[in-house]
Amino acid sequence: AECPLPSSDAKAFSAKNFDYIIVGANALLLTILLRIAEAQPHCQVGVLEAGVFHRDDPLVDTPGELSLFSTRNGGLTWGNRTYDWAYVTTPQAGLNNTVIATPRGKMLGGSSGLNLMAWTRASQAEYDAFDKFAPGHGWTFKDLLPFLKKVENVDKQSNPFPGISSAALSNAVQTGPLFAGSAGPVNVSLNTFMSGDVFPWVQSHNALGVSTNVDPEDGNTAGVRNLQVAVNRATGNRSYVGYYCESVGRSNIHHLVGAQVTKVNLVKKGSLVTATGVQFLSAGKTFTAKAAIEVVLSAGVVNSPQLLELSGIGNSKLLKKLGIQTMIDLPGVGENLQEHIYSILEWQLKPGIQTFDEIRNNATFLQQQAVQYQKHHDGVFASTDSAVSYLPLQTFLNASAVAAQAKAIKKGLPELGPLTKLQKKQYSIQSSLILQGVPQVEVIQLSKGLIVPQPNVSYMSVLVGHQKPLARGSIHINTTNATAPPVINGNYLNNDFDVQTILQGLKFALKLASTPPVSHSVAALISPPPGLTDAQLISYIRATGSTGSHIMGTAAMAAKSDGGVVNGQLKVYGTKNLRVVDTSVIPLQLATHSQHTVFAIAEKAATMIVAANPAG
Ligand SMILES: Cc1cc2nc3c(=O)[nH]c(=O)nc-3n(C[C@H](O)[C@H](O)[C@H](O)COP(=O)(O)OP(=O)(O)OC[C@H]3O[C@@H](n4cnc5c(N)ncnc54)[C@H](O)[C@@H]3O)c2cc1C
Repeated sequence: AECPLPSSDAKAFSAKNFDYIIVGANALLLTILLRIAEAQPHCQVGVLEAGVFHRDDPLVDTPGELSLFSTRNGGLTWGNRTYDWAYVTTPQAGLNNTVIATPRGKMLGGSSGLNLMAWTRASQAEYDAFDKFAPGHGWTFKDLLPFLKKVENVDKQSNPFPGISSAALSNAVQTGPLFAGSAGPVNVSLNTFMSGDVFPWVQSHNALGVSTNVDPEDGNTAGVRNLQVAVNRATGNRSYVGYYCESVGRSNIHHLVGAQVTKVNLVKKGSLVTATGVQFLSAGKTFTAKAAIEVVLSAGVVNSPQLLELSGIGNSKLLKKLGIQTMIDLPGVGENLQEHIYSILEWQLKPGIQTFDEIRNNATFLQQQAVQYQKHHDGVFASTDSAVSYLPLQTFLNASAVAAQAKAIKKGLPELGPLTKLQKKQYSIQSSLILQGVPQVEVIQLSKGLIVPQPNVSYMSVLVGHQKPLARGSIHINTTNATAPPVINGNYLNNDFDVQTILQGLKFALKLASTPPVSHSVAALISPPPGLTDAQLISYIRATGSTGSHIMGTAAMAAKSDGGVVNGQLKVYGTKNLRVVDTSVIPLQLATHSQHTVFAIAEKAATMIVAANPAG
């Protein structure tokens, strides 16, 4: 049955007495809503979302609409304010002073309704590193695994990429249930349409010593893999509002859409600050909503720090300048921004190799596929790109070069930002992750032309992304106007390590494309132009770089004395009952797409919230 539309009646919402209020209906936050409502049926839980539910909207639901955007002259949701907050950074010196688009989903389901649907985990060592920022609260891989599994329902078709022995495959089939969930609300699957350049690309990886990873969810992410996506194979749709649909029947859950929270209402009682509710805007009018037990911010990595500052929680110097009364002086708010930076490459393929470009080049194929999707919910329109590899530095550098790199990072960098203690700790961990062979670079193959595709030509594009940059940026308000965008400054590519890592990855991608068998499919390198020196390639990276929309860390879980914003229970320091549960709390960048991890964090947060308020 279809999920009903949520309410937009602000007056009725405002008149209720809530126990819990949740700000931002991102896909994962709804887990908390549901779990609290299940555990404490006598409690009233309200969630406010600035955007709306785009129900039955193919631009959100149909995977192909996004994965084909480049070939259909689109960018149909990204940058479109009906779906996207459409933020931008300040001019980034490391990227030739370009202003970088920073999309964030503005809808029920948050950025999970806008994203590329990749459904991946980080490696065991990276989750274990989480625990070092808030010891004793259960943030290791072992602790998180039940939550990672709980959120997903993995449709395990056997679609092994080349390079897997039958022994490895049968082992993975046996161990699969140890790592894959089968009852969660997010449907996870593998693509059913594979472009002609995918298998050769995987085999060229194998030829260069990068093996095929049969079960990349088991804590070891290195290698090339068939990418899991949050797509429901039965409907062929993006899977992102499962929690919402599960929760709508409950009488103690109340959703309000079209409501932008402008402030958390705080009162100082003794040494702690208590959140009593929120102020919000709906259709131009201001309302309040009261929460007796807790307020949970899940407004996302950009808006959660913004709301903290608007509410008087942040660096007192900044707040004072804007005339905001400081409720809690917490200089870490909005700092510690970490983001994946990608560089793009593109090759023209030889005639006869079928890619997503076929949709652009062949009207008959387009028509066939449209019918196929409508009737059977599969084919190109139910698909995204498949081949992704995660590569440690050891793929590009010899052991002594890797050791030298790790040592340099451990020593620290001149670019240390304001949270010196936190960064030193992070760099020390990053150094050890490098030595352990934890992937630093992601290579995504995109079977289509992205730059300037020509008619009747097929392309292979590749994104090379640095997963663990040393750069740290920030998000801060510069006005008390809650509807004005915050100032986002990533400091992207502000240091040599970040630039060199992308350079190494880019050169490896060039090598891959000239290695058989994929080299037999390639007609010509289009971008960057062939034959560039390292210095010229660096200029190319700076001129064409973009981000992965995986910003993390802007309200980090870390010790307060290090510049942390939330503790191991995700509670904001100095507050009695205000938590942040979204990508902002991740203390250190992960070499993965972020949504699966954040869903698991939300499931864990839900258990912590219920346990902390046993009477409800
Ligand atoms: C373009 C793009 C592509 C991505 N691709 C992938 C991918 O393929 N795989 C992957 O794993 N991850 C991907 N990500 C990242 C992933 O989607 C996010 O990590 C995940 O959605 C969680 O993000 P978040 O914590 O910032 O919250 P969001 O999901 O952004 O949710 C925040 C919610 O709060 C609402 N909100 C904000 N401010 C207010 C306010 N003041 N009042 C009320 N509501 C408010 C927003 O409208 C939104 O619904 C991508 C992200 C983007 C933007």
